[in-house]
Amino acid sequence: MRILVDENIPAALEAFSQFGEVQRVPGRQLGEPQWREVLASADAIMVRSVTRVNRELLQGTNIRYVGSATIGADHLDTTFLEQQGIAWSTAPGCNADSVGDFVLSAMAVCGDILERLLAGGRLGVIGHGNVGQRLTTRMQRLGISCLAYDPLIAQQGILTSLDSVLQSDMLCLHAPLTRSGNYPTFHLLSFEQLCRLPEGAVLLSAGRGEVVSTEVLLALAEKRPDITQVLDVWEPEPAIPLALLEKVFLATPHIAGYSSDGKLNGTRQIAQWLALQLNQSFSAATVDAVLPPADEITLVSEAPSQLIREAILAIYDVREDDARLRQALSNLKDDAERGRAFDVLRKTYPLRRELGSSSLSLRSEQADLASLLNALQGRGEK
Ligand SMILES: NC(=O)C1=CN([C@@H]2O[C@H](COP(=O)(O)OP(=O)(O)OC[C@H]3O[C@@H](n4cnc5c(N)ncnc54)[C@H](O)[C@@H]3O)[C@@H](O)[C@H]2O)C=CC1
Ligand SMILES: O=C(O)C(=O)[C@H](O)COP(=O)(O)O
Repeated sequence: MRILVDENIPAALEAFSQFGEVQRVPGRQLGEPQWREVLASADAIMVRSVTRVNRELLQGTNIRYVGSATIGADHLDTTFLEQQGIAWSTAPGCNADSVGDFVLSAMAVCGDILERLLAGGRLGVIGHGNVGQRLTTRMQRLGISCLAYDPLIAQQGILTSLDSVLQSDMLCLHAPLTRSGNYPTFHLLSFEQLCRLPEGAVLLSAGRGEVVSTEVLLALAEKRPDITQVLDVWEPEPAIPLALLEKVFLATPHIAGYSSDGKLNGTRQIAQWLALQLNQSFSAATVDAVLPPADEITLVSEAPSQLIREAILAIYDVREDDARLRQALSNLKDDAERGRAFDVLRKTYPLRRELGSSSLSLRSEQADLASLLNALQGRGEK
């Protein structure tokens, strides 16, 4: 069996050579003519979000299995795949906690939003799937009040209307990109809706860029400069709009889900899925061995908000990703060059362990701080 694997999928050889011959391929370029022959010789293809898997890509090939080491599925034409009897899978939830860490890190550096939330402010989430739910569970355990909008889930608990969620001090977008059905998310939020955010709110977008148009975000920056914008996803990618980059407080190259743990979860999940399809066994041990041990860190803060800030920034400081993106794109006026620079940052992304798998300890064993740390790391009582 011949398996093509995107070069940004870690531990590809360890995972997929258990099933056959593996060839690494550049996901963004796979639709180009020079890859036709390679595609024609393949039985399976393991992609990430940058490869559009549709009729154009697969025609004339014998590919029977399509795995995507991502949560999102908007790059897969699943209707076409199912019509053709091609088995497919994504990796649900694989990097959901990584996105949660991204949100926490942004919370730690966007002015006093962390203190505002801890003092009775509200976190709002649009899209309450794996990312949204794990995030609100962690935040509620920190004592932060949360509301979520997700029209595809029965309204109970913290689920509410879109209008109510728009009253949040920090609004996080974690909806998938959909263009059909009763609740499509393409350009879901209008300028008028976002203008309802409270004074000094934070708007964070880490689902898909197309959920809010660039035009709306630019108009919002103009009309409501008090709103802090944090963008990990863009419309379009990879040649992101410079005019918007200049307006946002934190700008990152679609890496919210790029923890090493999250990426390896993705590899493991699609390898396990392929094994099931082929009726073979799969050993995850070789994949797990790729991850180096987390650093051991002792935290010294004694106040809750300081401890939260210290813990997350010791593990992941989103400002470093923001600085790398601005530096890489500075002076690049050409779209193609900007797109390449964006992709290089993603391809060369540094090792980043998740808060939940990090080895954090407290200098003083105060019970309230210990339970706060457990909550931050998503450990202990739910
Ligand atoms: N920035 C990044 O690096 C990453 C981005 N993502 C994106 O985040 C999205 C969400 O991830 P998960 O929560 O794990 O996916 P999920 O599939 O577990 O949950 C998505 C949720 O969004 C809800 N939803 C659908 N249409 C909606 C609408 N119109 N309004 C509000 N909610 C709606 C669904 O009902 C579902 O509960 C992914 O589809 C992906 O596009 C995921 C991982 C990393
Ligand atoms: O999992 C998802 O969905 C994501 O958005 C990915 O983390 C994005 O990474 P790439 O697939 O574009 O490398």
